[in-house]
Amino acid sequence: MNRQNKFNLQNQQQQFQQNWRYNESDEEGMYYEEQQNDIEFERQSPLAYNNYNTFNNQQQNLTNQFENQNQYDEESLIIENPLDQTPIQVMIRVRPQFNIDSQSALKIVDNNTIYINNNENVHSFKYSRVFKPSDSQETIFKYVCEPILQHAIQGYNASFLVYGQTGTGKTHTMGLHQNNLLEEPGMIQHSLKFLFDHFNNSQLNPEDWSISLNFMQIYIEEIFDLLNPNGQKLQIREDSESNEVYVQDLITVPIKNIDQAIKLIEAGLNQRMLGPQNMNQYSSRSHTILNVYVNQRISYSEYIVSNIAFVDLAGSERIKKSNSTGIRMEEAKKINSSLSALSNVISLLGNSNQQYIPYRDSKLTRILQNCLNSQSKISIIGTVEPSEDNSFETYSTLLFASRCQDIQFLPQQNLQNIFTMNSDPQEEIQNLKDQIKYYQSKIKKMSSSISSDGTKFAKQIIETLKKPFTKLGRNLKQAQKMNEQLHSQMKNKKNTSYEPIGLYQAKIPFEEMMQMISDGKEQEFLNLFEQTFEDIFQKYGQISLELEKLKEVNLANQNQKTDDHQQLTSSRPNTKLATELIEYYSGFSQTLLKQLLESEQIVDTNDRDLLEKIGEFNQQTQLKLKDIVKKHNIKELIQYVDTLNETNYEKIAKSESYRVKQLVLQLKKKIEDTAQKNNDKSNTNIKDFLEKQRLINEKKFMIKQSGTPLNNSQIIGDNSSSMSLRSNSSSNNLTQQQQQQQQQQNQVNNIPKGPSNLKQMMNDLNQKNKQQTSNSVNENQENFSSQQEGCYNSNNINNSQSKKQSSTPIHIQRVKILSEDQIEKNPQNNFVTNKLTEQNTNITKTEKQNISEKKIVQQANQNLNKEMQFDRSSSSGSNKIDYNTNSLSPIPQEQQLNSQLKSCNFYKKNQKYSPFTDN
Ligand SMILES: Nc1ncnc2c1ncn2[C@@H]1O[C@H](COP(=O)(O)OP(=O)(O)OP(=O)(O)O)[C@@H](O)[C@H]1O
Repeated sequence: MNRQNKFNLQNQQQQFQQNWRYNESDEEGMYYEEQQNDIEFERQSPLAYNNYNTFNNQQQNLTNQFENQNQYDEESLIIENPLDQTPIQVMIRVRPQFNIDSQSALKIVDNNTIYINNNENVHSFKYSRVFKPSDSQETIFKYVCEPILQHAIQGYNASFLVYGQTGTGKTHTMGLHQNNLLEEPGMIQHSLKFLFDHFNNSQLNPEDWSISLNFMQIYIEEIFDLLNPNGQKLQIREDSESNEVYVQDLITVPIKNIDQAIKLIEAGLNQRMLGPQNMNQYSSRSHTILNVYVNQRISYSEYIVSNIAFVDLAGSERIKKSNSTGIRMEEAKKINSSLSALSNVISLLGNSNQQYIPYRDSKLTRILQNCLNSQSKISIIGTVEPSEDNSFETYSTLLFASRCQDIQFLPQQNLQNIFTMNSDPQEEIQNLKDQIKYYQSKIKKMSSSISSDGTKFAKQIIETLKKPFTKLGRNLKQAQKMNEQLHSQMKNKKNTSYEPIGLYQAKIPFEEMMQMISDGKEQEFLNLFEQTFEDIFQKYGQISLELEKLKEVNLANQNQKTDDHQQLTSSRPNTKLATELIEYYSGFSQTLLKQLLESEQIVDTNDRDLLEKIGEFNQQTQLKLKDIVKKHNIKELIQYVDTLNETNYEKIAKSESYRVKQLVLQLKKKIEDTAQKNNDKSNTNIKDFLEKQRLINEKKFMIKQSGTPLNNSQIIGDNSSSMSLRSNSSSNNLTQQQQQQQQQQNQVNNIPKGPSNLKQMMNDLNQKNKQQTSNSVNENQENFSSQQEGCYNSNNINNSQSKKQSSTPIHIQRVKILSEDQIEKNPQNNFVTNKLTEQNTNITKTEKQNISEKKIVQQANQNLNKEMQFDRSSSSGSNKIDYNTNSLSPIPQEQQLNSQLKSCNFYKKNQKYSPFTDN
């Protein structure tokens, strides 16, 4: 194909892309509206099409060659150009062709370029990467996920999206094939493993990092929690202060290891909506989103949280192609319009003039808003299959991907501060004490890790140094041979009248030196070597002088022809001998010197990163080491490393922790000062404090009664209060009479003492108004009693936190993570707990579903019977949940759902929390 044709081809493709757009109003969903002119233009270029066949043959050979040449060992794969340089990576993955009767419409030209013959023209597309059918799941992970996860660990949000026609390998790429989660690990499994490996091997204390996940699907624009089998449709909310988007009541579960994650995902997949699509037997007709949250505490008051979203999008095929009618048609329309919204959002992200990004156009884009913005790393894989039967769909996937990749922005780190200053001295003291505890544990950990790292480092240096020593040993052997020859030569010439200061007698203790090397006594070797070396140099200097003298004498002889000419001439052989000796020793010493320099160079280059590592601990050490290395003073280096090995690391650890200790001292001082101040003003302060508490409690109680949702400042009260509360309107319908009584009760108590006091009041009220208040009061009571038992619902989490820690953590992120303790201490029969502790993973899907649903039903019934004490006669006997009902269909009794939710041991996204203060 000549250059002009290629050029035409590219031009056509560009024009086609520019004119391509999706017509949302069309009944068939997504299709491509080509402008008449462009169709004409493409048709008028038959040359390009004709040339394709010739080109095809030529390229076939090249491609085969390319495929053969590009066999590589994945283990030793070096990624020269990792895909983490730009915020959005758009890639194509071509799955193997299953239909052998069909021609291939695709040609992978190189790692970035793919051609498609869409039955009309041949189009060329370029992407960050084109993955071949032979590329493994590991390769995908290594190229796509690993670099982005490295960023996510540093606090960036990230999203991985797979887009494509049904059956092209989206689910396979993600690793979400039901019952095959372990056999066919994809991006999700590899990524989770990577994250756990990273943190388990990191310097962070286990309590300073956590990984949690939630799992949901969007089906016909409705959101379902895949980790909660009650089939409730969830709503998207936005935090008025932080503008953060979250799914209300979506369950986020902390996971300890990859096994737990797999169990949860497997359980979630069993809940997923699958449709018997023509294109694929288990076609996913919904978008599936797995959010992984990584929390890391980086100082006492700061942490970073990254949200990594794995999105398996629903199939993008045309409705006509999938022969959909009725509900399937409805599904397909919604899928297509949400995919269109996704494409719009992504393509607008890079437009710096674009103020408004239409996230609200679909639930998908709205949910992904946190990870699909200019602050995040985005990775999109378009999956395609080669056969020409699907060339239209493949072409549309390639266009979609192409449209997504033209954006540029820089992601930002999610650094958040969880604490604000407390105005109350008591709380301030508690806060400072907690800080001290935190830093003390850091010091302890730091000391031990630094000294062990120091030892490791010293060992590594010694190992590195051993290499040139071994070479030195070999050289010494050669030198020894030469020396022996020299000695015998010298012996033969002993009868000469002139002996240049008995140089040949210089003894080099080769045997001894080599022994030292093989015994690993580098230090002793160096001492001995230096001595010998000095000796040789000394002698070398003397010989040089002798030689000069002899030369002078010879010259004089030649010139003067004096009487003693004879005598001097007899010394000529000695001149020769001396020259030989000088050459030999200078050569020998130069060889040794070279070796020595080489060994230092090795230290300088190979261990630069080790030096850097040390530098992290202590800059002084680093400078000193670099200085020594620069001076090529191997002896000093070894000595220094030796001292580092033994005592210096302790010192470094101490000096590093000194800074922290100073901080602790300052904090202690601050505590004393604050305590002093507090003493001085104790009367007024305590009164103020209690009064504040009373007002806050009263306010909260009023809010509970009115059922009005609270904004953040209302929830937090003022910062002096550790109480935070979100009202639940369904559980707060006290009568006016009760409100009055409550207020009276408050006035009597005057100084409420927090939750237990409130609980008491509620009990009193409950007793007095038993007749009138039945369900609602009981529900309030249940809130308080469940709080005592350690159950966590939207109201009691914050109360229980406040009991444990009196400082006021204020957190803007809405992902709520439960500590392991909280899960273990409260083995409620809920879905997630069951899944996490499930022993037998081999039981079938239906058995699993039945078991988990049965348990939930039993628990819900128990809750209803024992805790809520429902008045069965008034609730017309419909409180029992029939576990035979479809788990995705809504359960009629809202109270039953509430009861189930309340018995769950995990946090939900609609709550305020601090991930590190719950124990
Ligand atoms: N790269 C690949 N290598 C081998 N087999 C693959 C590859 N990609 C997909 N497959 C196989 O092709 C079939 C269809 O793939 P998959 O279910 O992942 O498609 P999908 O795009 O997720 O479809 P849907 O939209 O219907 O969920 C599966 O049997 C899968 O194992």
